[in-house]
Amino acid sequence: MQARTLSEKIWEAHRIRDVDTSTLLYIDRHFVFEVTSPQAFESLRDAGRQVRRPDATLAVADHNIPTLEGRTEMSASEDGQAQLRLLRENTTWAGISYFDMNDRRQGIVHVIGPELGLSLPGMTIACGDSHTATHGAFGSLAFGIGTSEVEHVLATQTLLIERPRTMRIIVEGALPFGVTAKDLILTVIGRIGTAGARGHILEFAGPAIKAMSMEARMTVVSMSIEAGARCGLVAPDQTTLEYLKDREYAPKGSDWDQAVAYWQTLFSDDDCQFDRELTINANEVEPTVTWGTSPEDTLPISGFVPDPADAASKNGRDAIQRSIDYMGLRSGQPISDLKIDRVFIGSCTNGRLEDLRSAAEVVKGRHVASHVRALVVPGSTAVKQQAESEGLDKIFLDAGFEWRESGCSMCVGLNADQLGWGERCAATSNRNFEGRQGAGGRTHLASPPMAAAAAIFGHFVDVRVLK
Ligand SMILES: CC(C)[C@H](C(=O)O)[C@@H](O)C(=O)O
Ligand code: SF4
Repeated sequence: MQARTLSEKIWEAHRIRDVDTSTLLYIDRHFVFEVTSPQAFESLRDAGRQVRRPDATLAVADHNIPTLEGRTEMSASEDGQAQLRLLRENTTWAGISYFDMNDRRQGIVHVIGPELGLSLPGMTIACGDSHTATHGAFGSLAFGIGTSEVEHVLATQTLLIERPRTMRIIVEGALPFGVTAKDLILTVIGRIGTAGARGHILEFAGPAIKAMSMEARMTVVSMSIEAGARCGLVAPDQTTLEYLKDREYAPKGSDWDQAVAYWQTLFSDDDCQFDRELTINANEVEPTVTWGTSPEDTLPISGFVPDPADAASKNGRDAIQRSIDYMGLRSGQPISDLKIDRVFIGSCTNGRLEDLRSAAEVVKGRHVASHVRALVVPGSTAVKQQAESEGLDKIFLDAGFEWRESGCSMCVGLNADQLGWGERCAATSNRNFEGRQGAGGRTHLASPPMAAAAAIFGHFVDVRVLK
């Protein structure tokens, strides 16, 4: 048989038929949440249709829920309340399992899918959210879709999708001490740009990826979307199996054995062809932060705010100037000099247990700078509980951090957790667009240890000199 890439194997296994340049794919798992589903359910009902496979669909409240203790639907914003009520009503109508904000299985959809063993190798997964790619860390094809496609998946359990091209990034070497998966993916995006993987399924491979935990792989893959990729993935291996074994919804007994036998066929064949390939050396990656308003605006911690004059084109000069103005910076300023007002540790990119552990390691025995307000928002209720059982909450609280209930929170500011106008935030999330964390807010993306260190010192510091 012809050599195939991992994504081609999964694609073929789910292909119902080709329609021009697109393919109708069967979808194994569909996740829905409050923001992008109300309209989809409404038009479904208007058309007199049912949900095709409620058993393969799962709903969770995550984006706009409050994060203060004792939260209820009524404590969400007005829009939030309506969306949460609709999600509750729609899932009851359709017979879909719904994890509401106080369910023990609740969390950011891209945290709980993997955590509960709902996102498995070889699957096709869809969700009305761009960071759905995250689930690809398990060797699945996970598509972020729009609301009209949510309706299509609800109605048919299929997705009509343009056949993407394939790209592979091989990460050679090993991440140096103090450098994380977040620094790697920020460096990749800094190098290839936010359009660097546009229209491609992006596979990450190589020794540095193999050496990563599942949580670190999820960090990398979640941000493949910021490089423009249609989705991202990593071939399943022993690390994947160990993570999934005995998870609540993972297959058990002989089903597990059968699944593992199939999963072991899921890799890119030796002599397969990718449309594009790129090699990155992990040894060269440094702690990295963003300075501007696009995830490609990255700098090593030793870097300086760029000068528009150095850009090759007028568009480039204008873009840098605009970012500098919005972010309140000066060209040539050391990135480590910026005064940080707020710190956000959380999100589907960096809100997992290992992220909280690595931040707590930096925070332990230290105190948040007096002018900084810092927030930790665990990616799921299970992450929160596990962190508490390890005493991480105490480390953060003793240091002056706020310790919240799980949700998307200040990653996107759809609830009350927002930056004030002009406030500068070190955030472990994935997007630094203008106003992303609240109108006029200024976001610098960083790893959990780097964000934690920024909270302590009130400006960015190189975590490597702290340890
Ligand atoms: C609200 C939702 C549709 C959005 C997305 O699609 O990604 C959000 O999760 C984000 O990260 O910007
Ligand atoms: S944590 Fe942020 S990036 Fe992830 S799904 Fe929520 S809003 Fe989107």
